[in-house]
Amino acid sequence: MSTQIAGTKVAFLGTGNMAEAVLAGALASGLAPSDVVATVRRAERGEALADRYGVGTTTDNAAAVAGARIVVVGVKPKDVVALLDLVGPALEPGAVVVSVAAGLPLSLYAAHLPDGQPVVRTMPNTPAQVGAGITAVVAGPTASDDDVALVEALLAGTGETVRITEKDIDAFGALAGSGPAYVFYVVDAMAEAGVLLGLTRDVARRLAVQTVLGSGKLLAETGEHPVVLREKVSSPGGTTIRALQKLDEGGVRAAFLAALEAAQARSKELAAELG
Ligand SMILES: NC(=O)C1=CN([C@@H]2O[C@H](COP(=O)(O)OP(=O)(O)OC[C@H]3O[C@@H](n4cnc5c(N)ncnc54)[C@H](OP(=O)(O)O)[C@@H]3O)[C@@H](O)[C@H]2O)C=CC1
Ligand SMILES: O=C(O)[C@@H]1CCC=N1
Repeated sequence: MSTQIAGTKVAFLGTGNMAEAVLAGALASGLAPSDVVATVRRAERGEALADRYGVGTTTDNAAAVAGARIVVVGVKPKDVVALLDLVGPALEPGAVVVSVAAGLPLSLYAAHLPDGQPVVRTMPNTPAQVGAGITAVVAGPTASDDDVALVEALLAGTGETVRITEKDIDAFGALAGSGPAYVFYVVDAMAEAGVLLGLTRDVARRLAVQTVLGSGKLLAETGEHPVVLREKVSSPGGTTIRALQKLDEGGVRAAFLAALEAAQARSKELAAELG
């Protein structure tokens, strides 16, 4: 039988955008709100999370990890080391520490946690909030198969998971971790173009959102290559090919290649700054 998350005690330390998205997905896959403690820095954020999900909240990170089988570290990379130093002595010996941070290697976690503490490094993305995310999972050297399976069970309601090796995680983050931002950027640009053509803002945004949603669904459900689907839209001598010509002239494809390289390079810088 596959590992279930129900009945597992989970602490989310630093429950911001990404940790909230993972929390929402985990609750959808059977994690009980009463088994969750989410830590925050500001009381009003804690109240909002308690209202929205019915989970326990606190500003006390060390208290939050007591009894937790899984501890998700959701703070920004620059805040991770101080948090690990703080909570390390309070962790249950077998508790799995889950990293979501861009850049930071497993070795940094090992250096700031008790010897042998299991760590699983992940790279989620925010569509996790609606069960349509994709998360990379890297098993740390002291994480058992059961630990990794439990983390995958935590993530089951957030969408897909993919086991990868640590050498690929910066590339994964550049494509899928940051990827929703590129899509939102494109949606915004398409909507703005619709306004330029005279559509109302509401209609333009609705058209852009549904077009991206429908195109993603078409890709996923047909399994067809994006080039094939693009060609099916682009009639010879028609309207679409004129538009695509402008995107090529604007260097959009080259800009995507450079953008992902920049995101990957920034992940490596974060590791160097904090390691
Ligand atoms: N956002 C994304 O799409 C993705 C993010 N990530 C990773 O997720 C991590 C978090 O990013 P993101 O969610 O965007 O950032 P956020 O700033 O939204 O989340 C961090 C949260 O941690 C809180 N916090 C900071 N210090 C403490 C503390 N000592 N105790 C309790 N809470 C604390 C912050 O509170 P306050 O708001 O008061 O400062 C904030 O709510 C990063 O490591 C990032 O690399 C990974 C993949 C995708
Ligand atoms: O921008 C960031 O650093 C984080 C990591 C991936 C997505 N957001």
